[in-house]
Amino acid sequence: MNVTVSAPLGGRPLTDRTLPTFAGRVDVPAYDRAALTPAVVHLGVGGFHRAHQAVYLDELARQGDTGWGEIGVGLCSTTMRDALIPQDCLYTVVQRSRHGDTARAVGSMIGYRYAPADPRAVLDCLADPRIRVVTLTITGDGYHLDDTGRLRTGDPAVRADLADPRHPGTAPGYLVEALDLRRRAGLPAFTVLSCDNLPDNGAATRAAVLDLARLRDDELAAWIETHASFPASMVDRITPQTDDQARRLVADRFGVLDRSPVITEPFIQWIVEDDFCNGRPPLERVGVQFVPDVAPYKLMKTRLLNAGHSALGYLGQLAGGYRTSTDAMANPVIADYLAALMREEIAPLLPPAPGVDPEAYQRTILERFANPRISDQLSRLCGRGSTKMPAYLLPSLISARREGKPALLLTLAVAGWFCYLRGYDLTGAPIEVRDARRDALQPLAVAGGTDPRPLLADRSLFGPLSDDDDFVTMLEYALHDLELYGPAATICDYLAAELLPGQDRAHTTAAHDPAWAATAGRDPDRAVA
Ligand SMILES: NC(=O)c1ccc[n+]([C@@H]2O[C@H](COP(=O)([O-])OP(=O)(O)OC[C@H]3O[C@@H](n4cnc5c(N)ncnc54)[C@H](O)[C@@H]3O)[C@@H](O)[C@H]2O)c1
Ligand SMILES: O=P(O)(O)OC[C@@H](O)[C@@H](O)[C@H](O)[C@H](O)CO
Repeated sequence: MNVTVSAPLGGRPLTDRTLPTFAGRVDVPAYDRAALTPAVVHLGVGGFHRAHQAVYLDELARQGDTGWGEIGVGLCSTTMRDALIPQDCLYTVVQRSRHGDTARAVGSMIGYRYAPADPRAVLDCLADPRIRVVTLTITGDGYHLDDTGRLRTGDPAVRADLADPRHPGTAPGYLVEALDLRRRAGLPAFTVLSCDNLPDNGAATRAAVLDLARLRDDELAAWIETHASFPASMVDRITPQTDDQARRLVADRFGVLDRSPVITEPFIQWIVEDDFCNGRPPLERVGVQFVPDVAPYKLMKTRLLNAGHSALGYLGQLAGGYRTSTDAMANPVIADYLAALMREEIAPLLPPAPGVDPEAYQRTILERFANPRISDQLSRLCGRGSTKMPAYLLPSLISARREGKPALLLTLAVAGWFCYLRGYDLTGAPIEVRDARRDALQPLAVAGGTDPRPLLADRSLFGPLSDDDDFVTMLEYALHDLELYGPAATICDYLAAELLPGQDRAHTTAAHDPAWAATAGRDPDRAVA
């Protein structure tokens, strides 16, 4: 993240000393930060953690509970260290809605450590008896799991952690070593609470930690299994990446010179499985929902919102070269596509989530995507597709195909992803492909062109879709249509085909092809020239 700006910003730096001077413009914490007890360690401090879990803890402290201060830890990048340490770990969260902006200074983070510089200090912190909960936002890539949900034992980072457990590099490496230190010291374990968007983040965290522990020592693994807990959680708050525009907004509007403010939306939700081994913050007082089973909520959120976001990212970037979700959603074709994608193809596959009205939930998602005050970067939504598509979107496609449905709109989203992976858009303009597997996937996407087979051959990504001939044909048509007719016309046509099943698409080659029509369950004789 680049923190330089072209012109000097107004305002004054945010620190403990200057904090009271912002009162009136910014909602500042009135509690004594020095009195907060460190009880939570967070691994992977990024924008989302600071807009979500840290805000809940800040709210708890504002209500008088000073028992849940947190220590932030960075495992990969120095950006947060460089931003937060000079600010005494304070930062600004700006909530933007159609009705205006409000700013809040968050005080719940009372320390920050950059792990690669001093792994021992991080391990000591995790082994501190006052620490009772470790939360994570390390992205799906940080778990080092394969497509079957097991630790990738051949992964060089995992091997390095096994070779030198006292100097870990990965999140599972830190957790296992810290839990071993606690076991040896006769201390209770801690709860590991994943706040990443993985489909079953509790099970994923448990698998990553226990698989690594078993490779080290069966007794340690058994102790962790008995004493630690790994609750699942569903987290939700759209939080764009911090950029220079955000820094300028906070300086100009609120007079705060903040190296890394966070811009976010008013919506916030956290649903947590109530399974804590060493006490927990009373977060129900500040709006967190504790439930016995998070799965239906999680499924609903990842399949509708996150898959919708991926589709919006890929097709929005292709159609008209939009850069933000707001701009893309202002195009009615894209907004209608997303509404139909959720309503017609994804929602019917989902089990009910207790207390949730599915239609209202989808409506809210569409409104949130279109929030004109949040310029969420499509590049953020498109990134890490090889982790996100198999987690968010492809499961719906697999279920739909199992039920014999053509799932045209889901297929179109996959075609958008394939185009993105090529590294250039339909006009030939370059696209920066952000994906840990870019070097492997990009050549396959380029070599394939409108033939999806080279990419589809990767069964670790596509599972049964790789062998689904009808799906392969549909995807090939979708890639072809995007190139020949352009994204907007293709989206319109596919929407018409989905919403008006008796009416064939107006002008795609696919509509004239009997094989396509048979695959899509439509009558080739009705194709319109
Ligand atoms: N931004 C949102 O709208 C939002 C909302 C809900 C959930 N989330 C989830 O929160 C997580 C973080 O997202 P963010 O928006 O804060 O992104 P971010 O880029 O601001 O932060 C990501 C953090 O994860 C760390 N990280 C990245 N790869 C890692 C790895 N392999 N091992 C350890 N740490 C790693 C980074 O250093 C950084 O601290 C993601 O899993 C995301 O799905 C984000
Ligand atoms: O965070 P990712 O990259 O897995 O997914 C991108 C977005 O869909 C996601 O960050 C949402 O904004 C978020 O899940 C909303 O709560």
